[in-house]
Amino acid sequence: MTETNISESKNIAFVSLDKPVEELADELGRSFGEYGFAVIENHGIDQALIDKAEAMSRAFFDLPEDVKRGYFIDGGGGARGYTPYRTERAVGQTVTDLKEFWHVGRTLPAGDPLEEFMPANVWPEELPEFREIFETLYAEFEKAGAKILSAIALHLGLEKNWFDATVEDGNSVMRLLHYPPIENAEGAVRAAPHGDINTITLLLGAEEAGLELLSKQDEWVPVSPPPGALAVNIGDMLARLTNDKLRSTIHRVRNPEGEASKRSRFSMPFFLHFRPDFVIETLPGCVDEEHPNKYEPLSSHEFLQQRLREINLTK
Ligand SMILES: O=C(O)CCC(=O)C(=O)O
Ligand SMILES: [Fe+2]
Repeated sequence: MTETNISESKNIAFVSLDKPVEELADELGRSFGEYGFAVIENHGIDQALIDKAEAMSRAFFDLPEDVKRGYFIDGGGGARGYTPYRTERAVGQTVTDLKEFWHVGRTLPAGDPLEEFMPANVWPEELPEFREIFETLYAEFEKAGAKILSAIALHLGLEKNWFDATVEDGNSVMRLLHYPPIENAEGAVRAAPHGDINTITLLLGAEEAGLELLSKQDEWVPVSPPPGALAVNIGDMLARLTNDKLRSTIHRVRNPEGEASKRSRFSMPFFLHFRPDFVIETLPGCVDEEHPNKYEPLSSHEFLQQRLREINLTK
């Protein structure tokens, strides 16, 4: 693998989501096919809300260690609440990542049959506004995600609203991430190379340098959205559905050097998921002689369980 190649990052799509999706579909599709990533601005998520969410995330991670650990759910697979520093380990890695995080899931009405797949949220009682801010942001991420998926649908030759039913009441998770200043890394990195498990990921906060994708040419390419823009990438579930026509690209967060290593980095990915009972079955339009079908049908829930076992979050 060679080191970063800045010129190549110019080919990652940079689009404005306030345009009609028909105009975005092929540019996004090209970028997702080649890089698995795109940068999206004017995504409709209010900057004032993003600012509040970022402030709230900082306030949470500033709480004393024992208070944060009080929100760790033992045996909960990291699905909700707090996951301590150095818990998650990427597939195939021997060391854990230099990060701590908090997960917010879908708030379901009491008695909803999907409760079996989606544990209830927990909320930090020290921060009374936390719940409202993140429930609002969750809904806004879903709206932006739906629009991106409709562009993807058009690119794949599907009806514009094809994905709507597949993600309705999906098991999506918003992750508040904190990478503390670097101390005693000893071979560990902020986020070791990995592919995301879900359908698509919408990431806020990547303007603080460090996120890199692994290109088809095996080069690490920085993904550098401007402040407030989203870095969006394809996850394994959508790659599987499309027989890898859309790439779930390996990416990482590298450790900073110099002054930046003394600073925390914060980011907020929204892992948009299919419904747990959606069966991921290769789209016929993504199979031909050159691209024989690689995948068996599998429910999104079963796929998720397999992958969580691999990353040390569930047994
Ligand atoms: O923090 C970032 O920029 C990326 C995080 C990431 O890739 C992940 O949590 O899956
Ligand atoms: Fe990721």
